[in-house]
Amino acid sequence: MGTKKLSEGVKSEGNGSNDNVFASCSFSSLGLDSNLCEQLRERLGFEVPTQVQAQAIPVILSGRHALVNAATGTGKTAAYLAPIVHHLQGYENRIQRSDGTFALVLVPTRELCLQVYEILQKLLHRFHWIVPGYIMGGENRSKEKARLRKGISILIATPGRLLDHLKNTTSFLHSNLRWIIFDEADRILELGFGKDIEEILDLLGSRKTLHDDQENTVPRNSKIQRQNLLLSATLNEKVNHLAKISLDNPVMVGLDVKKIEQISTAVSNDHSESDEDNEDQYSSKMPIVGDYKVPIQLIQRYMKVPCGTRLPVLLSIIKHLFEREPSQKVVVFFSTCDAVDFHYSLLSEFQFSSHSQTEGTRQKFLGCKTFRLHGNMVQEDRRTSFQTFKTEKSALLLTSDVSARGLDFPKVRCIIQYDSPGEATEYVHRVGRTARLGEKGESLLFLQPVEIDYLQDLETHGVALTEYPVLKVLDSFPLYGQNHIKKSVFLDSHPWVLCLQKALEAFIMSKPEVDKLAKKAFCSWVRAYTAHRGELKRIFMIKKLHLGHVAKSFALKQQPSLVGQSFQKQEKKRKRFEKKTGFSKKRKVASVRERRP
Ligand SMILES: Nc1ncnc2c1ncn2[C@@H]1O[C@H](COP(=O)(O)OP(=O)(O)OP(=O)(O)O)[C@@H](O)[C@H]1O
Repeated sequence: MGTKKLSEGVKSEGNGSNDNVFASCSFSSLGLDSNLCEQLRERLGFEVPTQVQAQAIPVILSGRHALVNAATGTGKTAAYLAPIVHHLQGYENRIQRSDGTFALVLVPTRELCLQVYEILQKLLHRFHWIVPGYIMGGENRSKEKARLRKGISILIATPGRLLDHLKNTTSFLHSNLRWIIFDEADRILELGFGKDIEEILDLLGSRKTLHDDQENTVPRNSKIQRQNLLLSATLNEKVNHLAKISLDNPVMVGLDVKKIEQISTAVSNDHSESDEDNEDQYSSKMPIVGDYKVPIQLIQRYMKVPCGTRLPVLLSIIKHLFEREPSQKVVVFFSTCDAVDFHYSLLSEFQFSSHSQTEGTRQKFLGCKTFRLHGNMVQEDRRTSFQTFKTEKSALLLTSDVSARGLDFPKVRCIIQYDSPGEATEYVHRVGRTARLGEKGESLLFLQPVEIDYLQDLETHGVALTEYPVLKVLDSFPLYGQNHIKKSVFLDSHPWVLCLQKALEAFIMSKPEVDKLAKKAFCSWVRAYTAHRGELKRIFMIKKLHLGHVAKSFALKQQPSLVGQSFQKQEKKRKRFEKKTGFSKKRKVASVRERRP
């Protein structure tokens, strides 16, 4: 596979200030139609292109296949949508609905599907004959079938639902398909959709055989030249095989020379033609070292928190953030959907008085609006949370990794990773929900003392964190009416932490439904913790943890053995379910954290 680096005429990647996020050129100078440039300005408020747009748009306009790598929040979505709209609106014979689908955008989650669709709708405002549409899990299949029958010119889809329609919706016309875009390509593969993607490429006639030496990937039975694009802030070795089977002589945009060489070598050494166990084809045979691009203005910090004090520390930090700046948005990431549900219900109801138990009125510990978002919620609630949090000016979102990729929530100031993310890629995407497009932002990573080696793992990807002064924040809370409480150098003997933990445990005991959620969350948390893969297994070892302290972090007083029994039951049930449904190896790992991405 040949590669070419595009560097002419464009400045290097930004240093975080707005000056370096944006390029010193106009959209029209990149070759985009003037009406489209007006749409970008009027409907989206885009006056000038970002750096990645300035690099990628000319490449995509030229018809070349491309791999596009740029930091989170730098405008990759418009970088691929604008050239497609440019071409489609310019066809001499106006395209019609009956021509079917011309462009297909594959995304890993439903929320991202909706987000890309909304941007596309705005871009197409003046081009009413180009019809945007989406299909995704959780939606009504028959309605989708009807829309596909009528014709969708640019279709955004999640892989599972797309495959379903490709196999079962005969009226879905895609013989005119020209573009296939994999947005967050690495995540689609991580979620275990590798086989689905290959089947999709086969059904669309867009899969190259590994002997193919054609100049361009031309679909069988068609004269239309295909153009495929892979995009992510963390393009790594996982996309090698996908790049090999879907891209032809691609241009690498935004990848540094070292990575280009590594990816090219890895791809040309990839002789895995067999379909027998193609899950392995997406795993890291040749780890690609090199830095992930994190917005440079992002302040990244970690705090070392003993397991048994995690919950009061989390609540105190959130309280501190909203007291410091009442009008802001904060996102907290958890490893499982059950953990999101438990913390959501706890935070929504928990009342506290820092004065002695008899005096003082109890009030809600956190006054901010709180939302939750995860893959096991019913679709309608999912959609409402996503849309409402987007428009709120001040709010807290408790979420799983379903929000880690691509979601563009305006004005998020702080990302808290309460449960560590696992692979460095996920760290990068989670923190990427703040500090977007040159804006300021900070991130806080909770680590237990036994997990501290995770910092080294992040460092190998060029991600360096400094320590957060957590004790100083805890010392600032008034206790028993005194402004200055007796300080402690240890979190687990800090008076504020002890007092809050006691109140949390009493609260849980008084609320059977929250207690039930806490036990459930404990079980899934342990399961997720044991599901860490590869090198990370060495850092996140359940054996190193005291399960009594883990229980404490869910405000549970019960001995873990009591909770452990229901865990065993759930484990058996899960194994039976996986045996019956034939869940794949990779999906199994994803399913511990999320069932329906
Ligand atoms: N040229 C531009 N001018 C002003 N704002 C822009 C421009 N391009 C994109 N944006 C805005 O920047 C934000 C980030 O864009 P986008 O979501 O496409 O980033 P991304 O690179 O895809 O991020 P991620 O890697 O997290 O998916 C969005 O709010 C978008 O509206």
